[in-house]
Amino acid sequence: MNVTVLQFPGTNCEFDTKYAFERLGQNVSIVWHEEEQIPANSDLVVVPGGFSYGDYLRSGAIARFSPVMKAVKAYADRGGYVLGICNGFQILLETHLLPGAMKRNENLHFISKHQYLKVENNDNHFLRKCEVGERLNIPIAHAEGNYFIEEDGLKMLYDNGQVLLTYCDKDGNPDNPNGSVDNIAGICNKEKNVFGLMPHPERAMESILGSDDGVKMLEGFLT
Ligand SMILES: NC(=O)CC[C@H](N)C(=O)O
Repeated sequence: MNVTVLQFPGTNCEFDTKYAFERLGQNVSIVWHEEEQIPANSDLVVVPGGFSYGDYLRSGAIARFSPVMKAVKAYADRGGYVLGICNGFQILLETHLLPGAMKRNENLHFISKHQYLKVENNDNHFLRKCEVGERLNIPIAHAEGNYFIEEDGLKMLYDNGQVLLTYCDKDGNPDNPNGSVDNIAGICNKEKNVFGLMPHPERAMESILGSDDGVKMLEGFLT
């Protein structure tokens, strides 16, 4: 599988993401945001985490205008798989490839810690290796992770099975580190080929580093 990882000024998770997919035996290329094309053989485009354009205005608000995002939009419109992790999720929201918006964390602090997530839906390419109700231990690290969507949009997310991951505690009870609507940590688009989540599966690839629960998440994309 050929994985394309984007890189913007301020991205800082591109090499972790590359490492994670290479560990799973995949070919990875990093593509600078000024490129107008993505490699024609891409099987998955990952918009990685970081602080694109220093998070000025709003996280992802400037990166959405990078030339490469036009190519990503065209690729997604053709049904290509796209995964946005943390700042990547923020960029996909700003690009309107995913519905909703991100606000500052409710406590206005940057939060960096391990967080349990509950799998809400595995009827999609991303989480197909996980069980519904399964708990995953995945790090979070963000200041703008307070996911918001208005009531009608939220209903549509549920109706279409687009709510993929919610925050929970170690016993599986609802948790909410950042104020997100309905504890939402990850969603997909209606067509189920564009995915976004605030937690970092690429930082949970080895149990010696705290968790390897990210492996089965990223493995969902393997063909
Ligand atoms: N880890 C990241 O991708 C950081 C996300 C984002 N820039 C924030 O702080 O909200």
